[in-house]
Amino acid sequence: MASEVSMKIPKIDFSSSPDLQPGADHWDQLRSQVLQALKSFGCFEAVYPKVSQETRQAFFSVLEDLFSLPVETKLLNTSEVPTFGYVGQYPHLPLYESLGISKVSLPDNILKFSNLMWPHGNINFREVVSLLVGQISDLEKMVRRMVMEGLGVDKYYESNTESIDYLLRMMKYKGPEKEGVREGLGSHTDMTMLSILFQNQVSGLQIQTKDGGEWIPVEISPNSFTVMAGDSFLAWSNGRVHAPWHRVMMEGNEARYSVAFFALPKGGHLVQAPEEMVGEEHPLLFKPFDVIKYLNYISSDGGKPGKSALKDYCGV
Ligand SMILES: O=C(O)CCC(=O)C(=O)O
Ligand SMILES: [Fe+2]
Repeated sequence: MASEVSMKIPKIDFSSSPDLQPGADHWDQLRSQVLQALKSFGCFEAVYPKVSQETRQAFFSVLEDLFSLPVETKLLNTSEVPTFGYVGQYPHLPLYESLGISKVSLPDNILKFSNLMWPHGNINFREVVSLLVGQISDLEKMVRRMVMEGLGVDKYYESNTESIDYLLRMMKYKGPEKEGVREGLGSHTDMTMLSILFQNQVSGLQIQTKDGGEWIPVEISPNSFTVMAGDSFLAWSNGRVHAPWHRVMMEGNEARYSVAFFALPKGGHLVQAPEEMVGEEHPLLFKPFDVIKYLNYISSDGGKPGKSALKDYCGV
């Protein structure tokens, strides 16, 4: 029977030191919390007020405008990987729509996207996205550096950073407007090193425990982000970091807007566990793989990634 008190994902507070540098007072303490959380849950709630409430609100209000655009306009947003562009109007996912901006750290790509969506561009959109991308990528870098340090392989941090592109995915889930709970997005793991997520006031994200026994609803505070590890970090750490299964379940009438900031290895780069991560007690789990090739393989297969898709693709 499910327990009465529902479980929570770990909560880690970065508010006293949002610009924390290695070696600073709180660094080591937070580093061990981060590593522990990503090993046992694959995710945690990060209290990170460096991104202000005003910025978040400005972003969610511009997202309402964005998703109100005609479908023909949203379809103009195409991409190298089909699911990085516009996704929506799927009969099996009737509540879900998303729009992505690849390599979002390049201001030119935000500009191109905003010119594609709005005939006269949208300076407000561009400003708020650039601000968010800067602030959230600081959090992503800090967390990834802490994990690598905690594993004793931070000498790879800089080169790993160079091998990553950031993808911004903006999502809208319609309320089902029917009795009961409906699937907004099916269960999956992310292909990222790390994913950083946040939402408007409507929740719906659920994370499965590592033993597969329970779905934990993610109820995070308005200053928080959900930080989650993906399959690339799992493979890179040779299984030390857990990449959790997660899904979105929707209820009621209200639409849910959410944002995912994905740290994703670049196309052409092979994700590979460093030699220090492999040994007698830790035999190599995955052969080196190119994430973009893998994602294209999954999309061309037309199916959803199965429980062992990455293992089938490049498992040792
Ligand atoms: O909407 C959310 O909170 C989660 C979205 C998600 O899991 C994804 O885009 O990979
Ligand atoms: Fe996801």
